[in-house]
Amino acid sequence: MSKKYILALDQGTTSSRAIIVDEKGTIVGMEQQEIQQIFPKSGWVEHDALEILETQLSTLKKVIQKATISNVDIVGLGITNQRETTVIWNKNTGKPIYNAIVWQDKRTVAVCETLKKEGLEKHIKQTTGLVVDAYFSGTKIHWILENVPKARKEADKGNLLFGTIDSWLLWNLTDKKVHATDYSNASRTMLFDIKNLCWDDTILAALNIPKSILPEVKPSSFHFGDYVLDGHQIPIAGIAGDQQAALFGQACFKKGEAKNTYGTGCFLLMNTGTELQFSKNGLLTTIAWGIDNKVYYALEGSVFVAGAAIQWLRDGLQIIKSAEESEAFAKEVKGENPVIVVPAFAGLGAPYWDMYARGAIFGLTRDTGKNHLIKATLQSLAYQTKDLLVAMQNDAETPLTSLKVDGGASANNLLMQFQADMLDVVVERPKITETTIMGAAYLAGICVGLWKQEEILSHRKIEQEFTPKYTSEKRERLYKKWLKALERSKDWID
Ligand SMILES: Nc1ncnc2c1ncn2[C@@H]1O[C@H](COP(=O)(O)OP(=O)(O)O)[C@@H](O)[C@H]1O
Ligand SMILES: O=P(O)(O)OC[C@H](O)CO
Repeated sequence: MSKKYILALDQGTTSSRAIIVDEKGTIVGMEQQEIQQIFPKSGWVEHDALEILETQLSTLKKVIQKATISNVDIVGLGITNQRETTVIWNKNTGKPIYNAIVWQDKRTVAVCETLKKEGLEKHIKQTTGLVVDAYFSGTKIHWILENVPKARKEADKGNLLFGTIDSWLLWNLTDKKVHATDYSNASRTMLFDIKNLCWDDTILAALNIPKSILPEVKPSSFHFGDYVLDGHQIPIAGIAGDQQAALFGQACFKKGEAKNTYGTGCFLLMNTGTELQFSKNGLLTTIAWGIDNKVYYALEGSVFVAGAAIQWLRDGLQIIKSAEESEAFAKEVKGENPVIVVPAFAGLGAPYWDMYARGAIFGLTRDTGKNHLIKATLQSLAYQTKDLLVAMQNDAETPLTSLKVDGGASANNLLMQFQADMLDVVVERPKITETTIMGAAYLAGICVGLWKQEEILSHRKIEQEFTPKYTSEKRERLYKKWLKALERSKDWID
């Protein structure tokens, strides 16, 4: 009997990836292609939606070719994606009418202020679980419709479609042009009622967004449509936003289980079960996934700049040649680091939500060198995560005893040890840190009957545990310094 495989795609902020997973949950092939970052103005971040599609299709084809498997053995396809990033395209031509506006883009700050002035903050929080911020798709859609020539007219004629990256890929991959998304992605638009599972008319009216452009919303483990490859139909059977997919991939199936992903940004998510729970401490409430006719929720802390700060050391300051190198330089600083870097390059996300904060460096003296700066930048990832965990512990009923980690920067041992020291919890790094794309593979595999959800727990293996070593006096002293620095970076630009 021939083997069965799942194909999964991860369209991330910096790259498009594709993997093939076998029945045992082993990755047997992986392809990755970087995508171009476009910065047309200060605070603006865009991607070319056609490049996203091309790189994703090319990784998909290459991974199948290299794994030397037959298309007919691929029984399902899962998609995960950078969330909130907004594409609007013309359904007749299939062409985007503007570049994709990326989640990090801050051009819609003024629209957010208007929503607040109109008194919509409370309604938005209670309906969507989110805070009013330029981060989410809603104000980005509004911007495109208001600013791209003829966009409003075309939308009124019913010619335009909106999608987060999953919907853009799904529409293009399916012959029947399926226009849909899943609950986890919809919950990041700031337009979706996460309790009643429908688009919210009040917010749509406030942002002047016609319902006709929005996708249908489905569970995350669901047969969305088929991708036809050389005559063979592959069911697209799983879709989830990347952070929720990572929560699934880390098998955080029980209430109270949490993971932190160290990628471009940093995203701490805790499964809160099937009951809606709102944060009193600046975290977001979001949909984790929809499966088996149930919707699961999560509390989320989102930090905008994490691994991106390491990229800044590499590409901006050019004081390291690769992200990996940061560890060796940081190790050269013996003892406590007097320098603190607050990488609020795009304002501050959770739990502060300050769109006006900007990056800052503190504690410089005549003998400060590049190693101090590198170590401080790495440490800023751990401090920002501590801010999230403090907020989450204050919201949650049960304290967290361990943290599951993944994402590019989780490979950094110095950072992981400092993280355990600062949090005073054990940090658990799994063998497979590709949990995001595995989450998408699992959602698809479960839908097509290849796996049962419980089986996934046995796929997960720990590679290394980092145990806290600091005294509480040291931990508190360092954290206090961080909070002092943070305060001074807030409310910086006008
Ligand atoms: N060894 C490392 N130490 C610190 N940061 C790292 C290391 N390896 C990768 N990174 C950072 O991790 C990020 C890439 O992680 P990844 O999970 O691929 O991100 P994304 O999914 O957001 O594209 C980059 O921003 C990079 O700077
Ligand atoms: O593509 P990533 O991994 O940086 O994730 C981006 C997040 O989904 C933004 O909310």
